[in-house]
Amino acid sequence: MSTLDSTRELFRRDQVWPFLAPAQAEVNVGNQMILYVEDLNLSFDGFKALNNLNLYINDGELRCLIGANGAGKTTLMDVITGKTQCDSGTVFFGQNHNLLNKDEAEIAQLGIGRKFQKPTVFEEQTVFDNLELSLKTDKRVLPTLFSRLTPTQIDRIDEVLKTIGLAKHRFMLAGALSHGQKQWLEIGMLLVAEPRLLLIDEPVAGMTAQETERTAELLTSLAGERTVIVVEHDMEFVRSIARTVTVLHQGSVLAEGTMDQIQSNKDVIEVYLGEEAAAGEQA
Ligand SMILES: Nc1ncnc2c1ncn2[C@@H]1O[C@H](COP(=O)(O)OP(=O)(O)OP(=O)(O)O)[C@@H](O)[C@H]1O
Repeated sequence: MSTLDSTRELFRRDQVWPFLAPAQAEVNVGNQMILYVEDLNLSFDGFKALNNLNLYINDGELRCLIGANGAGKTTLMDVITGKTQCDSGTVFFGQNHNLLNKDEAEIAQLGIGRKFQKPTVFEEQTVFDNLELSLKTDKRVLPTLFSRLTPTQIDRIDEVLKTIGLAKHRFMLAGALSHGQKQWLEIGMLLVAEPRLLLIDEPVAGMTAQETERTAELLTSLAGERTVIVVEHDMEFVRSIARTVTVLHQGSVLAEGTMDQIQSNKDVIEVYLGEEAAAGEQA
């Protein structure tokens, strides 16, 4: 065995020094709830982007968040993931993690993964390499330099490749994938880190009908073991995946329920018809 290989063996932390492997955070979901958002407020120059917002998400749920442009969906995701600080309120991950006193990296480390609308895969790398790069690893210089994938990590990547339907494309450059496949790869890049909660922003924008259908299957399959929150404007897609839909309006929850309940809700109809009328007047 070469010196480099022996040094690599030494740095295979999960086998040699298990205590150095990043600990999986305990999330207390004793009462079935994984995310609590209470009385959340955030103003930008006096404009209330979040206005006494309350949201409760059950562990393993697939929740869809809808709302017109400017309703506060992205701002809410930004606060949950530590990208933006709120003015007041409470955000807890399980009963034991106060997210408001954590930064973005700490929140990600707790097991909250976020996917933005635009795919940001490494186009010059293969599908497999993209997943490898996203594995939860020690970022210190020496372990990174000498680390090599362990059999467990390779199995994990293989499992994710199957889940996202890209097993046959593992050696393909990510840049050569279709738009939909890139979106799935990026979801896979979150999955290798084994998140408890996934926040996914407009996953089907720009997808073909077939890709949209496949994405619906993928997201549905991810829920249960994990919790998934999807922000989406495509109502047909929302109907195809959602059990519970939350409608945001002017920084607050306007309505919550099944898609049928939402579509027959008077307040929702008023807001959406109002938007349509305003758009019609502008046209
Ligand atoms: N950094 C900021 N500075 C000033 N205003 C902001 C900032 N971020 C968001 N806003 C405002 O807060 C409101 C909520 O925006 P947000 O992006 O959360 O809405 P959204 O529901 O995600 O809309 P969309 O569906 O268009 O993405 C909007 O009126 C937006 O202009």
